Amino acid sequence: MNDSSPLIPELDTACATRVGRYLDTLTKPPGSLGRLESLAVTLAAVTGEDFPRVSPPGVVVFAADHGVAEEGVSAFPQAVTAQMVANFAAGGAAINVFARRIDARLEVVDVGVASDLPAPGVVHDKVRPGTRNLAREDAMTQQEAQAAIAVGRRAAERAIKAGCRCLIVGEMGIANTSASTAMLAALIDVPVAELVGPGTGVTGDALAQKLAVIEAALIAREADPDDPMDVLARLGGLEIAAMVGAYLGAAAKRLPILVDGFIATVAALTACRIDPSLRPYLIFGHRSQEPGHDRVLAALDADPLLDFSLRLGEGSGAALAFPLLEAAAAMLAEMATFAAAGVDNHEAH
Ligand SMILES: O=C(O)c1ccc[n+]([C@@H]2O[C@H](COP(=O)([O-])O)[C@@H](O)[C@H]2O)c1
Ligand SMILES: Cc1cc2nc[nH]c2cc1C
Repeated sequence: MNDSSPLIPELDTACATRVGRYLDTLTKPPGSLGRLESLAVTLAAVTGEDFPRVSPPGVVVFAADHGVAEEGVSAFPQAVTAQMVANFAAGGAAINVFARRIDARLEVVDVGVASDLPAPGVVHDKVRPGTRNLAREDAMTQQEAQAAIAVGRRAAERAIKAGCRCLIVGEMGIANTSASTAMLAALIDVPVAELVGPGTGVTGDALAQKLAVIEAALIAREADPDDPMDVLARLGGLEIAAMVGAYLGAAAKRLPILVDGFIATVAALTACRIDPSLRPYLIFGHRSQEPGHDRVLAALDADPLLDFSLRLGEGSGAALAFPLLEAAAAMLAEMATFAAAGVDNHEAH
């Protein structure tokens, strides 16, 4: 971590204890709202508020390209990254739809798209136009990875300044399942074959080729598994580094963070290796179809809210899970207590 990075505060355990007790005074059998109750306690511990608010949420989508796309590891061409950024700007992507449903502030950040298309409203904070091809050389220098982390921190700060109470972090980047799979194999020391998956829809011989490319890259790059910045720079991506920065920046300001799918969770694992005090600020939105997602969730001891067979990215699964956080906060703020409602509490007998 950079010396100037703000520290992540400890959880407010006193607030969590108070909220845990208060939950048992509400008109329901104790514990009957299950994980919604645990979520409420987590939100209290993270925010330090007895009645935490999670709305409005901020959604930040980081977009960038990957040099490794030239190895034929994706079902789609690299140009789709810039085309989807234009689609985000026009409001037509899945994340636009879901962000509107939850009244989110949506920001799209170009941290490293290889080509530019007109995309009004997109924040240009480009570190470089795509990473280098990690099959041939390090994807980024340490300085580029740090610069991309700083892009993420700035985006989190803008969301906080705009009044957002929760951060949903998404990504768009053709070939980024190759980069994130390589990073994960390095970080948890698991064979690539146990992690690799279809991404946008790679199957058959093309999937075997993707596996071979990632395996060879992992050997050639010699990333130090005990140095998350080294893994990030050699094997990662600009949008993955930006996600790391956004998580760290949001947690430093006590914002609950909803983590999206496979790539977002590999970024989360990387960020937790950089600063383990981040972990309790992360709430995991969903279990992606990408096979490596289970392994990275297990490495983080994470139990995601939804299991909806998604494999889109963009922050879509996290945005779909957000209403559960809203419900947890509303349960605390709006439910009547046994005393106020005149309902007999079995504990009184
Ligand atoms: O979030 C996920 O779990 C997820 C799983 C598979 C694919 N994606 C998205 O698909 C793109 C990467 O897939 P690929 O095949 O190009 O590596 C990238 O834009 C991601 O947002 C996302
Ligand atoms: C169309 C398309 C949309 C996406 N959104 C996130 N990743 C994506 C990949 C593709 C190919």
